Amino acid sequence: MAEPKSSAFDEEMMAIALRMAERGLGATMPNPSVGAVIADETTGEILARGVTAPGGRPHAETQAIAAAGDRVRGATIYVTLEPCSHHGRTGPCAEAIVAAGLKRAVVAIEDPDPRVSGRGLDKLRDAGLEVVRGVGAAEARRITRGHIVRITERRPFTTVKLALDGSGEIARGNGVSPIWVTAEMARAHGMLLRAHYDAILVGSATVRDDDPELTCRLPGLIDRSPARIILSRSLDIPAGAKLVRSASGVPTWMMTAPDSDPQKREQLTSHGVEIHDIPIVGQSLWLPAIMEALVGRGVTRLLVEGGPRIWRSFAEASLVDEVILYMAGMPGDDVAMDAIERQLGPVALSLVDRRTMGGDTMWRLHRA
Ligand SMILES: NC(=O)C1=CN([C@@H]2O[C@H](COP(=O)(O)OP(=O)(O)OC[C@H]3O[C@@H](n4cnc5c(N)ncnc54)[C@H](OP(=O)(O)O)[C@@H]3O)[C@@H](O)[C@H]2O)C=CC1
Ligand SMILES: Nc1c(N[C@@H]2O[C@H](COP(=O)(O)O)[C@@H](O)[C@H]2O)[nH]c(=O)[nH]c1=O
Ligand SMILES: [Zn+2]
Repeated sequence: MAEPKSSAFDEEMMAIALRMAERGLGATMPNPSVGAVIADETTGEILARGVTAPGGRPHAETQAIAAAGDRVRGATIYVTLEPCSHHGRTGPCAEAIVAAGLKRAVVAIEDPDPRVSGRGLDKLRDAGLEVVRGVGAAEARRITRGHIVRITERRPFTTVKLALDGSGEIARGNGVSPIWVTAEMARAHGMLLRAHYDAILVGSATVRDDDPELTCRLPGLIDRSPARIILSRSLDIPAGAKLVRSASGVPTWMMTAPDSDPQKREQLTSHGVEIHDIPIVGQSLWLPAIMEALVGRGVTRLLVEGGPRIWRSFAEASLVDEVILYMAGMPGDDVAMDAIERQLGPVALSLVDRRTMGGDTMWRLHRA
């Protein structure tokens, strides 16, 4: 049977659901951020909206249904990801949609989670709803990428962020703080970026040189700070490092060798740092094991802030999905691409965005 058609109104409603899902990125791990809109197609009225709650529950659909009240009967629901069909901590959304009396469901993409994977749509069709798939699919795939790669590749979606001076180099931190190469606007943008990730990762040398906080210190966004991950075989990290001292407030995970100093481990644990043992392969902590540990903790989106040794390791392991480069001044694209290649080594990337930020420039590139 041919699939029912979508309309321009469907596209418009799905665009709203997608924007809502995007705003929730970084707040819903281990779940994807999903947006839902319930609308009356005959009047063109939006009856309710919902987005996955912080922490991943309740789901978008059940919240939208509750908010729509009695008018939900006979209406259409727009969802960025196939409604779930499995019994988790709450009942399946597909059943809630049927029970609420919705007549039509427009869904952007199917959920690759093997517990769902088409069964949510089947439940809706079996109950007599008209189901339309594929509206806004490309954008939904982009927004849901973290969930998709976590399920299908057992790793988080990974963005490498670099801040370089006008000649494409880093400035090494002085042991107390970073040396800023970009100005206020680009730095604020970089901090906002953190809010959309579940976790942020740095190497031990960055902790020693920069003593970073790695939080989202923008007005109203401190609670959106991601978990912080440090890679250090030997735990050669100053006991007074800000990341360690603040570990009871913001989750902080140390990836280290199984035989690292027991006393140092004890000290870190007493501050609230969570220790993960990672095998050593070729002198370094083995990135696939780190990916597995992150997947186990529910991480769907990872921001790799550095430094250069870490960037290069991720590139060599083909773990870079996206690069965000901030560079001082307004150099051309060719200068930016050369700088990325010098820092990361050869990576196949395609340019998706370039923006001027005050006196600096930002580029966004995706895995080609
Ligand atoms: N401009 C920018 O965007 C940024 C600049 N920086 C700057 O970069 C400098 C630090 O960079 P860099 O010296 O390259 O060091 P990194 O910060 O990249 O840390 C590298 C260290 O991490 C540990 N490590 C463990 N496993 C791995 C692995 N699989 N791959 C790579 N490293 C691993 C190793 O130390 P161990 O022996 O402990 O395991 C290694 O020496 C700082 O001075 C900082 O100021 C930092 C971040 C961003
Ligand atoms: N130097 C540099 C950046 N450096 C990054 O910021 C980290 C410090 O973060 P925080 O302690 O939270 O302020 C530092 O360790 C490194 O990852 N970022 C930028 O946008 N522009 C810059 O010029
Ligand atoms: Zn659900």
